[in-house]
Amino acid sequence: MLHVESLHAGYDNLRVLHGIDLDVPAGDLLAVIGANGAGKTTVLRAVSGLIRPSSGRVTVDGRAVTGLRAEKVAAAGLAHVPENRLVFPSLTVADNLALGGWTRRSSRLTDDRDRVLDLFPRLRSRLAQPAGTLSGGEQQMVVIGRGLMAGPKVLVLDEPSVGLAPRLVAEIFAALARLRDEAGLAILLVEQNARAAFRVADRVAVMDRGRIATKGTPAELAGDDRVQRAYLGGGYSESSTVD
Ligand SMILES: Nc1ncnc2c1ncn2[C@@H]1O[C@H](COP(=O)(O)OP(=O)(O)OP(=O)(O)O)[C@@H](O)[C@H]1O
Repeated sequence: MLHVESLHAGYDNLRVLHGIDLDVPAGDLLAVIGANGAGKTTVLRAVSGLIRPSSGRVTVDGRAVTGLRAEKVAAAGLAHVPENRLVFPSLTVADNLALGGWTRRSSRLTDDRDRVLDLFPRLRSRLAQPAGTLSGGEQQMVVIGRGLMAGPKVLVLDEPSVGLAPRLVAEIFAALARLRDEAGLAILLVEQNARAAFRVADRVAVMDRGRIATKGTPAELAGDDRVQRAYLGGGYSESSTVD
């Protein structure tokens, strides 16, 4: 569903990505982890059209979107949830969600919103509340919900867990698992919280200085001593429950 091949990108004279290859089929969640500055956010920006790749290829549902502007990539079926959790603070939760569906036929909006509220039930009682008064976790739910209102096939998220309590991280990641399993979305998740990412991901890619250093299933990578030490703090196993 999302296919990225030999992607090179950067900023002005700074070359950040040196040939990234990723594939995310429908109904699959790929987590990208890596040190600060490895280029994780840059991958998402280059995929979603916020920056223009210098070379490589990106397709969404078989359509080439390489180098297209973000609106065009969104129209091809990709929703990007950036890391800064930006809601429109003075607009209500309902209006924030509606803005995500502005390109959709109005007859679908009610159904789309119901699906978002089913996924994040705590937003239901807060529909009339200004989004700026929500907790950080609730704002993250609004931003993800806004992305979903466009009816995407591919969802890319940049560090949705930052600054959230473990219980909220679990709630948000459970919602991502449902979107993958029930709606069949292809999900590309950039995460600092490697332990949480390992628990939800089907596959994990580890980035290092603009390249994919290694990738595999969480079980495979958890068996790699370097990955355990650098990203999982040691002692991680699939049955670990503590963040
Ligand atoms: N707008 C920008 N202009 C110039 N350089 C940038 C810009 N954004 C990021 N960079 C640089 O690109 C490199 C990769 O940054 P990026 O944000 O992709 O890394 P990251 O892996 O997401 O890091 P983090 O985990 O800290 O968010 C860094 O060296 C960063 O300083």
